[in-house]
Parts: sequence; structure tokens; C-alpha cells
Amino acid sequence: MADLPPIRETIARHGLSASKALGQNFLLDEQLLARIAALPGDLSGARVLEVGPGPGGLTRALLRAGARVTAIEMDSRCLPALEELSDAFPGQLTVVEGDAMKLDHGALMQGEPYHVLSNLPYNVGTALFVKWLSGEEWPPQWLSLTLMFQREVAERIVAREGSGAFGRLAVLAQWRATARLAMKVHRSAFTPPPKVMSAVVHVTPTRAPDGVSARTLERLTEAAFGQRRKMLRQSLKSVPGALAALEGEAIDPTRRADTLSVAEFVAVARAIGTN
Ligand SMILES: C[S@@+](CC[C@H](N)C(=O)[O-])C[C@H]1O[C@@H](n2cnc3c(N)ncnc32)[C@H](O)[C@@H]1O
Repeated sequence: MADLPPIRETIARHGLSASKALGQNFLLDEQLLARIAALPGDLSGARVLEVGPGPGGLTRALLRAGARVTAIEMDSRCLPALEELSDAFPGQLTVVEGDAMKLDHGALMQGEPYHVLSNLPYNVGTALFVKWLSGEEWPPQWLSLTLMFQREVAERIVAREGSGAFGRLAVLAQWRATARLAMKVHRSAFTPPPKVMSAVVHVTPTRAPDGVSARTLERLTEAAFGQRRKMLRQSLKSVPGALAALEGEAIDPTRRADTLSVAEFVAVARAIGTN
């Protein structure tokens, strides 16, 4: 196994001061990073997509776990440090310079199944999360998502009906996947520390329920949670077929969106069909 200087030293030697504009908060604790890299299970020989490696703290934990990593980073200042990692783990690391929002991940991973791990700026993280969990194609090419979020967003992802945190993100994450809050991470673990606490969410795909269009479910949750304080008979007026579907499923239209379980959203989407 390659002998590397502490990540703090790598950052200092390459002058990688954290850029606020790029949402950079680095993790330096190698034990914590190793625990995050262990969340998907045994990665030896597995393909991993890492988004936003920065100076490479999580990257080296993944390489030590034996993963074959493709890392997308948009800050060119980080590339020399990542190049060193690539030399230390020959044949295990491919670095792609670019914006992860714009790249075709499936093509980058050459059509092979892969795990995703990432500690991203929160806005980009949520947008990518929605992208990974959307679309009609299921199961997806990815095998698991292990993602750092602002703790409040992580709680929205794993929330159950009846809680104030339950909404579109929870339905998206739970209707054909299992999402769990795997680890809470204190703000002081980051350099520089962000204002809020963080948490790592781990997601694995499950079998998609039969006869449900992802697009219909998305339109339904958008309308329902867009007016979450209104009764469903009001908030779902704009979705063709939704009120009839509620009646068909014996769901009281005076209920509000956050009282419906994920299974009830799925049942209503199935009853609406693909129109
Ligand atoms: C919060 S830092 C984390 C760095 C490192 N993974 C760690 O844990 O210490 C986020 C990283 O994502 C990169 N980044 C931000 N937006 C990105 C995007 N759209 N595509 C690829 N990388 C991005 C930043 O340049 C930064 O290096």
C-alpha cells in the first residue's frame, strides 16, 4: 500500500486554500474518511465514481480500499495533487476535469456498474441526487450512493410521512430505493468548518413498483408538496386524473400531502397512469 503524506501536508504543498465559490470544505481526518469509504461494503476491485475529490482525502481512502476510482473535479488547482495519488496507486485512479452536472456518468464508467461516493457543495449535491434518482430506467447503472449532505437535507431524504421534513426528496429517495442516514458528521470535521452540521446518506436501489411512471410520480409530488398545507383535493387539481385516482384508492381528499405514505403516493401515481 502506498505511503502518503498526511492530506493536510498535500494541501499545504499544493497551496490548495479552500475556495468559498466552489463550496470547498475539506475532510482531513483519515479515520473518518476510511469509515465513509467503508459504507458501500467491500470495494476491492469495484468501480467507484467520486464527484468533487478536491485534494483527494476521500479518494485516497477509496484507493486504499482497493476501488478503481473515476473522479470528476472542476477545480484545476486540485489536479496535480490528484495526479500524485494516481501515481501512488497505479492503474486505480482516473481523474476527469469538468462539471459533474454536465457529464454523462454512465458513459464515463464505460457502461459498467459503479458505486458513487461524494462530499459535494450542498446545492450541487442535491441537484445530482435528484438526477441520479430520476428517470424511467431502473435499476440504474449505479449500485449505491454514499453522499455527504447538510444534516437538514439528509433528514429530508430519510423522513417518514407525518414529519415536517417529509416531502419530494423523501418520496424520490424511497419509492424504489432504500435511504438511510449512515453517519452524522460534526461541522468541526471540515476545514474550514461550514455553518451547519452534516450527515452521510447511503442509498441502494430496490425493485421499482410495477406500472408506475417516474414522471407521473414526480408531477404528483411536485403538485402535492408545492402546496403542502393545502388539502389534496386543492393541491392536486392541476394533475390530470389525480382526484379520480385518490377516490379509486380510497384516500381522503381532505388529507394533506405530508400525511400520505410513500406507498400511497405510488398507488395514486399507478392509478393515474402515464398521462
Ligand atoms: C466540499 S469539497 C470536498 C472535497 C473532498 N472530497 C473532501 O471531502 O475533502 C467539494 C469539492 O467538489 C468540487 N466541485 C464543486 N462543484 C463541482 C461540480 N459541479 N463538479 C465537480 N466537482 C465539483 C469542488 O471543487 C471541491 O473540490
